[in-house]
Amino acid sequence: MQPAKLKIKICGMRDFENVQNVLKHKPDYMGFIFYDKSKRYVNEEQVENLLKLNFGTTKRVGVFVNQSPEIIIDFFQRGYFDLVQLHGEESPEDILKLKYEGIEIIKVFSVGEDFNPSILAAYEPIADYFLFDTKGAEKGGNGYKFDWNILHQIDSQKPFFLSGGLQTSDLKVVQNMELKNLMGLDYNSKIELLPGLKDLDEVEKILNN
Ligand SMILES: O=C(O)c1ccccc1NCC(=O)[C@H](O)[C@H](O)COP(=O)(O)O
Repeated sequence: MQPAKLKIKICGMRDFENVQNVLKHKPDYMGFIFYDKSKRYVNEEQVENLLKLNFGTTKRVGVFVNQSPEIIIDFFQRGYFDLVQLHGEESPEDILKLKYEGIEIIKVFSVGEDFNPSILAAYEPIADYFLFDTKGAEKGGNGYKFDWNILHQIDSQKPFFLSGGLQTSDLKVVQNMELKNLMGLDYNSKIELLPGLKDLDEVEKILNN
């Protein structure tokens, strides 16, 4: 059987023209960071402006870090994104509040030396997808990889995104690893010219593969 095509997420976007140009390559997902301590923070004015664009088949992911469910729901109802990525220590209870509003959830786990896969069990019934990122000094966008072999040991049925320092050239390596339930790859700082500004040559290489 032919393996399913990996979904591609381009994260940390905010510049109107850059978003327009990346959209020409039709990524499956585009991430916007609603976390004001990030170098890639997208403010409300920028988000409102981006509403003018036609995203076509590209789903907009709102990335939040320990934000209150009420604020996330308010932004969702304003049409700021299609699904949410929770990149902090959000509790299953808070995530359920978002599910009740019909919001699709990507729950992130930051993987370091101390990663304990038993944390996944509480989120398995409520998240739609998992995303495994590298644990580092920043909440996200650290720009380096974790040891992907740990993913072979995970006992979860959840489709997941792989993230953390991904470069264009990593696609083949990842495919050869045959990671069960891997649904997509998330690219960010390694394909940037500046924080929040993606290199269109790199985007083209990723999405034309
Ligand atoms: O990118 C950020 O600045 C960021 C800050 C705080 C929370 C999440 C953030 N990014 C979310 C992502 O999904 C990134 O793509 C992911 O962390 C991987 O980034 P990178 O290591 O730069 O490839």
